[in-house]
Amino acid sequence: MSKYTIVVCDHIHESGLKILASDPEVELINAADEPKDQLLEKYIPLADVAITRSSTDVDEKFLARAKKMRAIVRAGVGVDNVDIPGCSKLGIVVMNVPTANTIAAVEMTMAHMLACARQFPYAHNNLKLDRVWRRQDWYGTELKDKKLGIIGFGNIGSRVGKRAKAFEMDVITYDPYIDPRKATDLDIAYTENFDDILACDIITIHTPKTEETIGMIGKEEIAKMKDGVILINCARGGLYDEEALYEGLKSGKIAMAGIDVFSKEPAIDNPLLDLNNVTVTPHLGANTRESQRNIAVQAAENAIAAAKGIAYPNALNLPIRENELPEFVMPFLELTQKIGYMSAQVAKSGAKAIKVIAEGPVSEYIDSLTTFATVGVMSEALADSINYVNAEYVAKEREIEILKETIPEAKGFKNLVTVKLTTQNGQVIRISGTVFEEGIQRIVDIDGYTLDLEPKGRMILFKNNDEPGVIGDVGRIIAENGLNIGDFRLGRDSNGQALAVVRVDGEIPKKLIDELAALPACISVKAVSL
Ligand SMILES: NC(=O)C1=CN([C@@H]2O[C@H](COP(=O)(O)OP(=O)(O)OC[C@H]3O[C@@H](n4cnc5c(N)ncnc54)[C@H](O)[C@@H]3O)[C@@H](O)[C@H]2O)C=CC1
Ligand SMILES: O=C(O)C(=O)COP(=O)(O)O
Repeated sequence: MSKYTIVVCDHIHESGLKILASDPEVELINAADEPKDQLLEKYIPLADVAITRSSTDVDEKFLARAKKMRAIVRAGVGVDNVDIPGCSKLGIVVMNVPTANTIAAVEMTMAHMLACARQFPYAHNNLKLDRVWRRQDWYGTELKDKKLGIIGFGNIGSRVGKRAKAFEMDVITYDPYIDPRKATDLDIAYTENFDDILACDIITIHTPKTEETIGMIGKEEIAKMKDGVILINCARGGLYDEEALYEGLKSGKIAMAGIDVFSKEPAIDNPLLDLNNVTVTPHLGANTRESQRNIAVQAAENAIAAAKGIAYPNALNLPIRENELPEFVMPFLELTQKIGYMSAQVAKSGAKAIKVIAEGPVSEYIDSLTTFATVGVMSEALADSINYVNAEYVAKEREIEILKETIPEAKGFKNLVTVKLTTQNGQVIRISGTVFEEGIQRIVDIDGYTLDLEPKGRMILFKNNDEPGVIGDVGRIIAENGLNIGDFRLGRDSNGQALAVVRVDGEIPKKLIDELAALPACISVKAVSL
């Protein structure tokens, strides 16, 4: 039995390693202690799935080696060092473990806040290293009644807010992407005016690192702050412009800064380390035993599920999040993929354009439907190398036009999905389907022929001039080729033509197709397998 190779790129807790090592279908390579060039050269090419932390950049160099990779599990929250579009192009699913280290990071933030307020490491060193007992040198400041500004009120920011309230601080947050009630329900003020944050006594940031948040606090913002402000960053290096931060600390404008993260890590040469008014830690926000144990277990379990293709929990670049979809949508997605696949088998020619038309409430999910249709169409030619992650990119690369139309009020069926495939040679195939209340999938129209067809199994699509005796001939030829007919559906149009869809029990030989094509009434004959 060939095994799935899971490469662990950074140190994770042994609880996760144990899970990986004990799965009989998994070959574990723990490369956490390998130099990064060795990791890339020797182990990444072998990996079906990689587990990473912030010390491994998933960049161009990494991806160039990821020849058989199908998923990356970031054992933590931040994915700013993962090239997600690059992964998507290669069909690699990117997953993170979003909440297992929340408390660790929250408590680290509080630790820095208190350490800054009381200059804790400096007083500590003065006594311990210098053996000096001068209490008059160490007047701190209290958190009580101070105004705390929180930038980013997600999992970590909101919990920092709760804890700050317990310290009787006056808390305000800036996060344009939340419902303000998330803050106000906790008796925390919400502002849309960033200057309100800059006016605080202490400021802490808890946003992801994105184009929008890099350098969110720079020279100008620091100039607007109170003299003697305290700044905390336990989120990502670079959210506070490090040069401006250095200048602010040096001049005394900023009294203290508590910094866990740096724009370049390891940060042993960072100029901030030369200052006497910073508390620094080497990116330890997530480093509690509890957090690392939980993360490692989740990362290992999710990596195994992804390697086996069972599930992709917390996937960041899949077009759907299954657990967020209403129940009725999933069968439509499956059906749309089948219709796409069927269209491509009927076409037997490269796609030029794929258009998805969704009618009824399901039209709200047009983007996901389109992805599934695209996967269906392209899997005819590309088999396993096409998936939900890279479908859009591969279509773009092949200059296939992807079109969408939504009709919120359906006329006939409650919901109807149609895939219209235009081929390079101008042929157009149009197939529609629906899902009935009981979850039953049906193809209801092929190129204008009304049918009631279960999208399953091996089928012969036989288009003919509607004349007597044809059905008998078709049945006879199929029987002569040793195949049983499981189902026979007929659609007729007003131009004297008919479409028969015959489901057969075994493989459809080419000889059978040739014999059917030779019947005088035959217009076209295609074999389809779903
Ligand atoms: N030091 C460490 O070891 C750790 C650091 N982190 C960092 O902390 C960050 C936050 O983590 P979580 O709270 O779990 O993430 P989250 O996704 O729950 O919260 C992030 C919040 O930032 C907000 N946000 C995004 N852009 C914003 C903007 N321009 N202005 C204001 N708010 C904005 C979002 O709306 C969201 O509410 C992570 O992205 C990661 O970089 C996380 C864990 C450990
Ligand atoms: O989860 C995060 O975003 C973190 O910053 C923690 O990073 P780490 O796993 O400790 O390298």
